[in-house]
Order: sequence, then structure tokens, then C-alpha cells
Amino acid sequence: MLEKVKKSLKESPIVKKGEYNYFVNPISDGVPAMDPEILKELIDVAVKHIDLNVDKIVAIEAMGIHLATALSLATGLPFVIIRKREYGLEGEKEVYQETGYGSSNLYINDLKAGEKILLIDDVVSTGGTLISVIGALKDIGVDIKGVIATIEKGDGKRVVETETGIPIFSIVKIDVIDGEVVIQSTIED
Ligand SMILES: O=P(O)(O)OC[C@H]1O[C@H](OP(=O)(O)OP(=O)(O)O)[C@H](O)[C@@H]1O
Ligand code: HPA
Repeated sequence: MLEKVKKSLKESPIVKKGEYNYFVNPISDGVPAMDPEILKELIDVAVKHIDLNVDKIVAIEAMGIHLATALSLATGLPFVIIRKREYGLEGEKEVYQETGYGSSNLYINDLKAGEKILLIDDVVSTGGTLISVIGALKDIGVDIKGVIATIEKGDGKRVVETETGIPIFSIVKIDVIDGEVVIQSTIED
């Protein structure tokens, strides 16, 4: 299982964003081109392990969108995107996102207190994005039934779990060592 995912990650070029070692991969960047078999491997594992008794899938722009789309098609569940674009719709909630190499405002719409949701994103690294998004979702009062970050890099998963008290489901754990992606473990090990 996950053979194409692991091969793709091992082949990821690394670029420097300041001091940050950024891996470039179809899952996290849509570059190089995504082999749909990679997406299928990820979604098959997620469906096998995750409680899908939710009202909505919630994804974070940008690189949570293709994962939410694939999961939605596989499950029939609707999905909503936390956008980097402000709409000014009633009830819209602004969230400040900070990663290891940049920051952005995110905007949450069409989520109501009591809705059961599954949050999905591509990568957790410093944990900054998930910590702020989970905090905002808690403020809205949604019921976070699960959080998927398909790739955990470094100790981001632990940081988010410690900060939020919410378990993070990741599929592959990697590190960037000496300019290369090293696969540390997968959920299927
Ligand atoms: O754990 P963190 O350090 O917060 O990093 C994880 C975040 O970084 C990327 O978002 P980013 O907004 O940089 O890129 P994207 O728009 O391509 O998703 C990625 O999609 C995650 O949301
Ligand atoms: N690569 C791709 N996406 C990311 C990374 C990275 O190193 N860190 C946070 N999001």
C-alpha cells in the first residue's frame, strides 16, 4: 500500500524558502503532475481508517481542495473550502494562518454550530495552520469529528495535538534530511 505515494515523496525536489526546506510534490503542490493513482492510494487509506459519520468535509485552500474533492466523490459527502478570499458573507470568520515560510488570511463560510465535520489538509509541518483553523472552528462551535493531514513533516502533528487536544490522522510521516525527503513511517506500517 501507498507505494506510489512513497515513491513520489522520495523523488520530491527540495527548494529553500528562506531557511525552510520545502519539498515539492503533486500532493502538496500539484507539481509535478499528479498521477491519479497517488490520490487514489491516499483516499483509499483515509476511507478505511476515518469515521465518515459527518455532515461535511472541510478543506483548506489551496492544497486541501483536491483531497476534499476526491474524498467527496468517494463518500458522497459535501465539502466546503476555507478560502484565501474574503466574501463578506454573513457569518464569515477570518483566520490568520502562519506557516514556516509565509502567512495569509483565511475565510470560513457555510459552517454552523453543531455541524459534524471532517477537516482535511495536505501537510502539517509547524502546525501553525491547523492550530489556527481548529481554534476558529471551535469558536464557531462545529463538532470536529476528525482531522486528516495526509503528510506530517517534522513534529507538526504532535504540536497540533498538544495545542488543540484533537488527534490528527496522518498517512505518511516524512522528514527532509540532507536535502532529501525521508519516509519515516506510514499509517499502513
Ligand atoms: O503546518 P504548517 O507549517 O502551517 O504548514 C502546513 C500548511 O502549509 C501549506 O499551506 P500554504 O498556504 O503554504 O500553501 P497552499 O496554498 O499551497 O496550500 C499546506 O497546504 C498547509 O496548509
Ligand atoms: N512542502 C509542501 N507543502 C508544505 C510544506 C512543504 O515543505 N510545508 C508546509 N506545507
